[in-house]
Amino acid sequence: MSTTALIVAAGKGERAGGGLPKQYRLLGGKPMLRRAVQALASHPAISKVRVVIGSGQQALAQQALDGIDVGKLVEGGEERADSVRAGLSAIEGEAILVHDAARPFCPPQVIDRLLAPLEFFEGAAPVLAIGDTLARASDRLNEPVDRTGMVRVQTPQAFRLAALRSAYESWSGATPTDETTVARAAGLTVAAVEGDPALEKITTPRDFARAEEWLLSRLVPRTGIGFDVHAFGGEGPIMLGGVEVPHLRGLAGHSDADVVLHAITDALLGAAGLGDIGEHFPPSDRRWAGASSDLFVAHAAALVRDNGGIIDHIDCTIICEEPKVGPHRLAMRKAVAAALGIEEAQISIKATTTEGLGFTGRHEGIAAQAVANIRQEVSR
Ligand SMILES: Nc1ccn([C@@H]2O[C@H](COP(=O)(O)OP(=O)(O)OP(=O)(O)O)[C@@H](O)[C@H]2O)c(=O)n1
Ligand SMILES: C[C@](O)(CO)[C@H](O)COP(=O)(O)O
Repeated sequence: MSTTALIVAAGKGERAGGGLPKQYRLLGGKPMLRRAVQALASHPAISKVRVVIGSGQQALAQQALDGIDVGKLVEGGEERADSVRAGLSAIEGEAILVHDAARPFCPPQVIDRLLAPLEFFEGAAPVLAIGDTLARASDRLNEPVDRTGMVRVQTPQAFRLAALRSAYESWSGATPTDETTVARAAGLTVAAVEGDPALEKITTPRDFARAEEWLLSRLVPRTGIGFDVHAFGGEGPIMLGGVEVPHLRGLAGHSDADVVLHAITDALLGAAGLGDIGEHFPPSDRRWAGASSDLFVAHAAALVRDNGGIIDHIDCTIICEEPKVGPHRLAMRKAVAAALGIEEAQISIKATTTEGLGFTGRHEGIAAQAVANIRQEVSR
């Protein structure tokens, strides 16, 4: 069954405060909307993701979704149900998962649980049992509500697309709060599958704080190493750690031949398990001839963050007899920190000679070794 995910992100996020509509605010360094989309897009059963946004949110959405294919953004409406309706008329497929952008952490197992019943049911929704006493209240507590058989209904909610569309067409009640309400009113059968606490909706500032804490608790330390060598060739100056260092001889090779940035790029990619510099920036690709290596290291840092990572520390050793590195160390720390978007205190640059031994000892080139320590979300 071809399944499209429809993410509704056209709300104003008034209860969350914070200026920006909450779906565009960062959670663990990544916009909440991007997290919600990636969680669904990465599931093998989902072939397409479409996103419904609020009027005037085009630029924010494009920025948050940079590099992710979500087709044309759909404009939503005043209420959540209006946004869902707008989305329903813009998508195709046999099955649909309607999901709140405000629920950024969807475990893949929930999607498995939702799609399985669609063979027999017209819809399925994730639910959680209620563990607290329920009561009516104004400024004081009124009568308790029997919680037997009561559940909290989360999203994503899965439906056969044609069935949900016709349910919305026949809906004549007040604004529904979710799709199961519309589906049930149209007589559709909706399976209740086990939800997940990770799917809790982010509604208030406190929810943001809790989500940040939860993300931090899921980070595990990872280490990557990088090594690079470039031979002397041609005339100087040379680029080392993003700094132009005056030298009679230049360095030959890939891009601007900055061994320091190349080693750091590889260390970051290694820590995140994302291949190496040659894979991302092949030397055979003429676009990188003479390119500034800032580009590579910044790309690696962006990939680490996009995979839910935080860069903790970089340590790099430059191995050469010439030029003298000492006078440029601080400038290199500053340049590397700026390229990675972290503090200078998180960068260490050291240098050593090989006491005249080997190719560096023979003044044939420069080598650099780097170690990157990051913390990354466990599920990746
Ligand atoms: N007109 C609307 C209202 C809400 N939503 C989306 O529906 C989801 C659940 O809504 P809610 O948490 O209530 O978000 P907001 O409406 O943005 O929040 P608030 O009520 O605090 O303004 C969110 O992903 C929200 O962006 C939508 O697409 N269109
Ligand atoms: C769709 C929903 O998230 C299911 O629990 C919920 O009904 C949305 O309610 P809201 O008032 O629009 O936040």
